[in-house]
Amino acid sequence: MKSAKSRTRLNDMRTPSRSKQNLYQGDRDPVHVYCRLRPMQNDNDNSCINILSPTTVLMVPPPTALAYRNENSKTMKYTFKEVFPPNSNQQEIFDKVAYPLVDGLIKGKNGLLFTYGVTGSGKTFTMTGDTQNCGILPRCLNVIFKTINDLQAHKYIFKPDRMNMFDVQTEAEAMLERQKELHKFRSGRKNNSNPDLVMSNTDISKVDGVIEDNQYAVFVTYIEIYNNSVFDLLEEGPPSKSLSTKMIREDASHKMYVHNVTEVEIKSAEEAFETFYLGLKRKRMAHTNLNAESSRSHSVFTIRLVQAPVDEVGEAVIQKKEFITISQLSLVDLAGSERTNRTQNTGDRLREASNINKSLMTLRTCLEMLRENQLNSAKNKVPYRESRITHLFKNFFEGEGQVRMIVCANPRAEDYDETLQVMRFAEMAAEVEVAKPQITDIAASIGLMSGRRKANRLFNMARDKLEKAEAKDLELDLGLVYSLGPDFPSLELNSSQAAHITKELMAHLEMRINRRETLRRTLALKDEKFRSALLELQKEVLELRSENASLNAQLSTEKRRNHAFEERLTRSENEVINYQKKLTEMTEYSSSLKREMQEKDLLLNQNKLDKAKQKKLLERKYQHKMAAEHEKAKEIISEKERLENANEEKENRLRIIENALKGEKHLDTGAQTSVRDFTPGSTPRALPAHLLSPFIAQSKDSQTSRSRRGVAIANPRHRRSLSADGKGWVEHAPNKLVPMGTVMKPSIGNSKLVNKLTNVKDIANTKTSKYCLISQEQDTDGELETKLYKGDIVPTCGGGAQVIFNDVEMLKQFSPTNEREPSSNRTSGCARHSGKRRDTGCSPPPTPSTVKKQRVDDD
Ligand SMILES: Nc1ncnc2c1ncn2[C@@H]1O[C@H](COP(=O)(O)OP(=O)(O)OP(=O)(O)O)[C@@H](O)[C@H]1O
Repeated sequence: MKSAKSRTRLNDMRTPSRSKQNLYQGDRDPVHVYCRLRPMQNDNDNSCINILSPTTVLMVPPPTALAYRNENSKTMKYTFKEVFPPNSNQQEIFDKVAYPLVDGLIKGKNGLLFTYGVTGSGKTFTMTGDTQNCGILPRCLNVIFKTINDLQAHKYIFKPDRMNMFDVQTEAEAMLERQKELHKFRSGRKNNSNPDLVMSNTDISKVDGVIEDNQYAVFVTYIEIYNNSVFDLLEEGPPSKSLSTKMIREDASHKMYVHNVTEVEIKSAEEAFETFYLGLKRKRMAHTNLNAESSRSHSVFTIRLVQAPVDEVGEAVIQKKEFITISQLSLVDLAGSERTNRTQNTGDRLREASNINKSLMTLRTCLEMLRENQLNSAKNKVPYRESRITHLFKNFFEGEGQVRMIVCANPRAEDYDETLQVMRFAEMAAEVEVAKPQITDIAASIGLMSGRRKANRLFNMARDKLEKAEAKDLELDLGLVYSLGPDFPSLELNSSQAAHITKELMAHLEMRINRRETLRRTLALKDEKFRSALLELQKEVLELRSENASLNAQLSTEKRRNHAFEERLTRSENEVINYQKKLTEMTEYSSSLKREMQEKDLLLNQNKLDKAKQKKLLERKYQHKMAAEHEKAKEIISEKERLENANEEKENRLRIIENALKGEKHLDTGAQTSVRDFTPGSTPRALPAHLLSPFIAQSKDSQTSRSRRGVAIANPRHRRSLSADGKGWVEHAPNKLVPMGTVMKPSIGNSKLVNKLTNVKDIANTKTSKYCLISQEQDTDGELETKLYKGDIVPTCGGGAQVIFNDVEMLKQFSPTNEREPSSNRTSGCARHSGKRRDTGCSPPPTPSTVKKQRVDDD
């Protein structure tokens, strides 16, 4: 019923007619409402919003709109803190709307920023932005971290107490927690950052007036309100895990908070984006599970800045919970408002839409009631609890911080009816006032002087410098930090305590004067010391300068020498390069020559092989030919011998006949030889000498003709009959003879074989008259050579004997298959051998082992 009533009131709302004079009094601040128009998607779309001034827009109802019929096509004017035209950029929006909130946050004030509008009007774009145009949220984070960068407390110095407050931990406790976290990170945490949102450092401005004597820490929470339930988007666990609902509770100081929400301490803007994207992932995953859309929920990203003063030394945070200041900036992307009948939603979608509309309606009602209460000083109960979103931000509306709202509007005609509702709501919201937050300077309230941190830093720097080796000789007085003492006591004089305060003040001033005197004296002393030290130092500087000059001169000579060396080195290197080139060329040339040689060797070997083959072929052919020739020659010789014999026989017969005929004439000769006594081939020794004479003549002729034919004539002395002529022989063979096994082996019948001639009687006796020395040795070709040295034994007058050598027989054996060339000697031996074969009439075939006998006359 209440909602329906408020809706009626809202619909009746018009352009503010009330004077704003009674609003915005000193300690109150209105809700600042801005309007951002998004660009039209299509050029053909009709716009229903005209910008009249930087703060005013005119809504012109299109004929298709419901309002056109109901309100007689009235144009409506709406005024805002500022209107941002469609071409305004993200930086502009941030500077005008969000920057003051960030500034307030740093200074300890709370802030709340809503984006409100019809679906698709640019709320998320304004709040988050995209990769090219980052929105308010990333810009806020960048500015916060740029401002407090050097003033951040170590992680876990401030720790959420789960009841919307913070505890201060000691450095040791914080370190322990950091180590635990390090271990947790090592066991695997995924990176969810979107680096595209990290702005370049130069684009980020800094907030002025930050309290340098405080230490700061940033904590973020990210929640979603969907179907009037609160979900923690930073809840521990895998993204696929379904989110649990959270309760909204009131803390000890009556501030609303989400109980048990995950609050993450962030140390950099990048870390904050990482956390934000982790939440965004969770949100998408949760919506997929619920089959919902992100625009159907309100999302709240809250940045809490915790600050506390450092102690009087400027070293660590004061360990007192009550000295902590917590400020909070909540960035709320509201769900898109829309009329359910236009979208014709049913089922879950209808439930979502009604929940959205209900929560937005509650927001409207709350603001309306607040406005009424403020205007009429009434005490109507504001229904914050009717919706989670109003419940959560109750404190803001009751004076806990600055509230800003950006109304996003799509100027296209189709959205007119919804946009009109948004504009009316915005107009009403702008009339609500919230109390200005009061900031107390805690440090001042506890009597701490400003500049502690800086003094501490400078003191530490000075100490570090003094601890260096070169400052060892200086006199150190690190125990004393000069100061004129505590701040002045209260100067307010009131009647009752005036005397006491004056007394106190005098004592204080006297103490200060004394202290100043002491300080002056110390200063003068130190000044004196410092001057003398300075003089010393100047002297040293002069000495060092002259030393430096001489060193510089040395350096330049060294440089010149180096230069010369470098040049030589370069030349040598060039030479080396040239030699290397030559060497390479030579190596290449030699390897090409080697290749050529190898090729030639191959050719040569090939030729040799070919020649050897040809030679073998020729030899075989030659042997065949020779064998054939031999056969032929043998046949010719035997034919010739046969013919000669036949001829001789005929001649003999003819001679016999002739002699017979002659004998008949000379009967006195008496001696008759029968023709039958003669047998062909036999020597006609039985014939009478006169009959034999022609034969002898013939024989002589025949011998002549044979010698003419080159047949060797045996020396009668050398004949075998002579060599074994039955006279007494001494056969002297010093070594054991190698059996020759040939027919030519000399055989001496009546001989005495001796191995050693030791006894003279072996030779000097009446039975022996011949001496033969047999020796066997290898010739240079390795063939067996047997020599027989023969001689006559002649008795001497003293009773001894002498041997007169008169014949040498040499027997040589060689193999015709022996590859070595036979010596010329052997060749001649062969010729004689063949002649001998003819001479003896014995023509043995060539055998592998042929025996030759050669006679050498010693005379
Ligand atoms: N000022 C703008 N300039 C350029 N593009 C914009 C602007 N405003 C919105 N857009 C674009 O319009 C589309 C819808 O915007 P967005 O998602 O921010 O709407 P929304 O109001 O958040 O919608 P919902 O309520 O459904 O979440 C986005 O693609 C966004 O990039």
